[in-house]
Amino acid sequence: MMKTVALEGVTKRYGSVVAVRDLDLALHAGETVALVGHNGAGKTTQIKMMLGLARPTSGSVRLLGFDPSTAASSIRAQVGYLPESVSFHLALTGRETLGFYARLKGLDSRSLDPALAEVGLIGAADRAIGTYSKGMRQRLGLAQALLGHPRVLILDEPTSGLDPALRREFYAIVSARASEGATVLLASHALTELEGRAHRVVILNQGQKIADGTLDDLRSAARLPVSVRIRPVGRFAAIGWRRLADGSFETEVAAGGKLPLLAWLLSDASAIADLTITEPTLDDLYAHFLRREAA
Ligand SMILES: Nc1ncnc2c1ncn2[C@@H]1O[C@H](COP(=O)(O)OP(=O)(O)OP(=O)(O)O)[C@@H](O)[C@H]1O
Repeated sequence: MMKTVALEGVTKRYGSVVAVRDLDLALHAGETVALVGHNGAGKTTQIKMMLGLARPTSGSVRLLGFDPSTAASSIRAQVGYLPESVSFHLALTGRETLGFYARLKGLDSRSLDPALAEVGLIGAADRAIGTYSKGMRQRLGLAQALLGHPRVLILDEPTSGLDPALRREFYAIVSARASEGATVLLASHALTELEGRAHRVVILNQGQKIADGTLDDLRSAARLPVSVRIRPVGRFAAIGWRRLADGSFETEVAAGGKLPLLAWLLSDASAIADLTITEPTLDDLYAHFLRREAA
């Protein structure tokens, strides 16, 4: 996979505050990476360095092989960026606003309709943004980031304030771009919705990377227990199982004990009406890595 963004040994200080500390991170074409961390963990600082809006105090940042703070505008135009809070001029229409961004990127007005159509705003393109709902404004923000088919898409808290249907649409658009080969970086606090949507998860804490891998990688590194729930056909009595209000039973088993437990349960499958296995969620993993760091 081709590397599109690379940070090597990057530290960024603001006076005595170390916002990012000795960070190595590589992003590749076609990959969707979730960047997660508490408020103040260093996500925005990292994004600013990728965009060339801030320079590292030490270390190197490369965007498509160039230093983003000095690269030609044609290189910087290869990045689409949706900031955490987008504000537009309310008296301008969606099309006028997008036209402004297109000119900044050196694109002509033929790029507007495809971007408006991609986010479902063609019908409202000639209305003033002051009449748009929050979801429509967010979609316009996304259209602005998608303009010109950038090779890298950086989206900061992109779905905050969107309803579940709009979130699904949003991720469908972004995932189509990743399938076409774009690198997608999603900075977010909304961990649950990133499951199954990001190929890789990077967890930041106090400016440092404390985990980086697929959800499966993080699960095997964390070795958190798996929860197993069964609904027995008749009577069920076994040590270490909790009886729940609905008559089902639940237990936690260490990651390595899951298959032996299932083999034991299924040795008499007729005694079980239903079985559910719940793997640790991204929320659980995030909490685990932060606890481990604090310890
Ligand atoms: N321009 C600046 N001057 C001084 N300190 C700064 C500046 N920008 C960021 N910081 C500090 O650097 C640290 C990292 O901030 P950053 O905004 O990168 O975190 P974040 O993970 O994006 O947080 P959030 O989720 O709240 O947006 C914080 O302690 C912040 O106060």
